[in-house]
Amino acid sequence: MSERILHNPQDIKRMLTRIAHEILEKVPNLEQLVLVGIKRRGEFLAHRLQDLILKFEGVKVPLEGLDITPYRDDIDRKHQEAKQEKVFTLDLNHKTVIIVDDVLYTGRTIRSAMDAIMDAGRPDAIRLAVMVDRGHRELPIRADFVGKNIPTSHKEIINLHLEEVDGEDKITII
Ligand SMILES: O=P(O)(O)OC[C@H]1O[C@H](OP(=O)(O)OP(=O)(O)O)[C@H](O)[C@@H]1O
Ligand SMILES: O=c1cc[nH]c(=O)[nH]1
Repeated sequence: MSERILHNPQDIKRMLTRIAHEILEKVPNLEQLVLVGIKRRGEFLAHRLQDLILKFEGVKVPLEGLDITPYRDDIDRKHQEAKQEKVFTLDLNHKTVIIVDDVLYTGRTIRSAMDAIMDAGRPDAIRLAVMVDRGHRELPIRADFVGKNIPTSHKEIINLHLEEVDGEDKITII
């Protein structure tokens, strides 16, 4: 199967810039804001949003990377026991937590992330920012901030490549 490029580095930069502005519009009190990036690429995207917010507002908002593995719904109990370990060092109580991820598909990753966040505290609100929403949700989850809606078939795969991980920025479909 061949891989086709849908978006280039410039597109990705524009999407992130727009999302950063939208976040600032929706959450004007930056003391309230916490970014949680889903490892791995979501964490790098969250760092880019953090840099943009710093550039626009002069405030470095707190950020934490989250590995959702112990919270997945398709792993056995032995792995689930890892849940007992503290996953967040930041205080999430009374914050507006923005989960950041690359692709939103079934919604199961985000369900796991919300479980991890709720285990760690009681935020005032949890919001979701994704670069690509490709549809096919299996849970009642939607994104508040979306880079691009890309309608797909079940058979297709969307990949967000990032310079930090993959050497270049691009969004592809296979
Ligand atoms: O909405 P969902 O159906 O949960 O799919 C979205 C998730 O799938 C991908 O992660 P994946 O588990 O493929 O791991 P990867 O990021 O290491 O590729 C992607 O990074 C999202 O986190
Ligand atoms: O197409 C998909 C589905 C889930 N996660 C991805 O990164 N791409």
